[in-house]
Amino acid sequence: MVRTRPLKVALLGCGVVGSQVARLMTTHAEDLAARIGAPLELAGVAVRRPDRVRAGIDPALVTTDAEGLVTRDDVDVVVEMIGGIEPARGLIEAAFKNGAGVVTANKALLAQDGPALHAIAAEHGADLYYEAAVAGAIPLLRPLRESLAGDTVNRVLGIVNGTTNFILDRMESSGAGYGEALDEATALGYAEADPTADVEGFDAAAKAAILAGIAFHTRVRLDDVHRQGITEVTAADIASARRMGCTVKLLAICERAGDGRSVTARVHPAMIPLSHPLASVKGAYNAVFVEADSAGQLMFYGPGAGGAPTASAVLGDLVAVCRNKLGGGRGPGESAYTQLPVSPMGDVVTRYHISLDVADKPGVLAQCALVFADHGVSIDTVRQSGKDGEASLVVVTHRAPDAALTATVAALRELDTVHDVASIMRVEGE
Ligand SMILES: NC(=O)C1=CN([C@@H]2O[C@H](COP(=O)(O)OP(=O)(O)OC[C@H]3O[C@@H](n4cnc5c(N)ncnc54)[C@H](O)[C@@H]3O)[C@@H](O)[C@H]2O)C=CC1
Ligand SMILES: N[C@@H](CC=O)C(=O)O
Ligand code: NA
Repeated sequence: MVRTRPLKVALLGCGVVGSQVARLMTTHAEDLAARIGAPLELAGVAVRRPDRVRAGIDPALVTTDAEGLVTRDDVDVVVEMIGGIEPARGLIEAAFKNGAGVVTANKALLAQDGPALHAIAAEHGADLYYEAAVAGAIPLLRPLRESLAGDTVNRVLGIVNGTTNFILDRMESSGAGYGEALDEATALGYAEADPTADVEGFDAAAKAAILAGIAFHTRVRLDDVHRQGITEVTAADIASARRMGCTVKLLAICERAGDGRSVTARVHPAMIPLSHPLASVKGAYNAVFVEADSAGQLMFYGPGAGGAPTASAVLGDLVAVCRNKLGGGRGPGESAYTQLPVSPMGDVVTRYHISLDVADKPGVLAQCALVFADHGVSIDTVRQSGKDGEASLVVVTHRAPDAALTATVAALRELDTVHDVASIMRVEGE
């Protein structure tokens, strides 16, 4: 039975995602009411630019006073779609203190202040849901938090940023330039307000921190995540990957390390074989593998960015928070009881693909090979091609600690015969 008194929703921000949340709340009103057991009503929409025409939104609901909106007595749920740290954080805190549940897609804020926000939510008996914050429309956080709560997750690996996947895909499939592909991703609503967050890997690192925290029941801060974006990936890297039967993807990898006594979290471009399922993830799609003791390997795949797909995840959370409100309970809070330390990147065991420009003379190959051997790094393959008295040397290593690989590259740079270390990329997924 649907009760007649509506649950009131304050929407903060009406941009790419917020406008889709408002639209779906209207067009799906009857179904949402039936699923929740009470109708939803927009209490107000806080915006920065009130003069803008917003199709389907009653102008009487539009306000620039977000603070006033979230502290209204009649607001049951606050949907924060502004992004960034402030004023989003202050508004969410005010909502909790007012007894409202919160739905947000704000990974930057959660990666920085998740534990504090969870604590305030718990203190006030309020819900904090954020499925849209990681991998857009894909149900991922709730499966980790709820469906896998009885299992032990050992690894989470995947593509969690739509913008960078879109750019790399365009560069590879249509030969588009980096800037052109980024402009296209921005126009399609995939990129963050400041796309540096996407291309420098901050967005994926924030998502990795959130994922690692939930998967391993611990706390991982943004600063704990090794981060490298895609700004240095060149067309030559992509072509070299192709020659090896690989493609280049920006990956987020969170793993248990040291016999399960610590964790690692990293975001960086990597070459993966074309036969790997992640290689066929195109455009702004995301895909995440979760490996757990009993469940084995699970794969989550779907749209990772964009207004309507992201709004789908937001609406799902909104329904959950409203159901909890009506039932008088709250959803799961933070689970960080394991308190596992985060190991440095140097401890991660990985493979490297290294392109060197070297002098084309006898003994150079042996000299370079010795540097690898001196650092305990075993070589898998070497490809050499000559050009104008110089040779291009492409070395792919076997698995070795990242610290050993970093030291190897530093020592190679010291050799007079090595003119340039043209590119270094990790190899994953084999
Ligand atoms: N666009 C996407 O594909 C996805 C976005 N997200 C997250 O969703 C959130 C919103 O992202 P978008 O909608 O893409 O951003 P957007 O930039 O399109 O929308 C944000 C809106 O908030 C408004 N705003 C800024 N300050 C405000 C204030 N003080 N009061 C009221 N409104 C204010 C801006 O004018 C803008 O219209 C961010 O946290 C983002 O990281 C998450 C997943 C996917
Ligand atoms: N900018 C983000 C949006 C979704 O989280 C991305 O491109 O993935
Ligand atoms: Na999601």
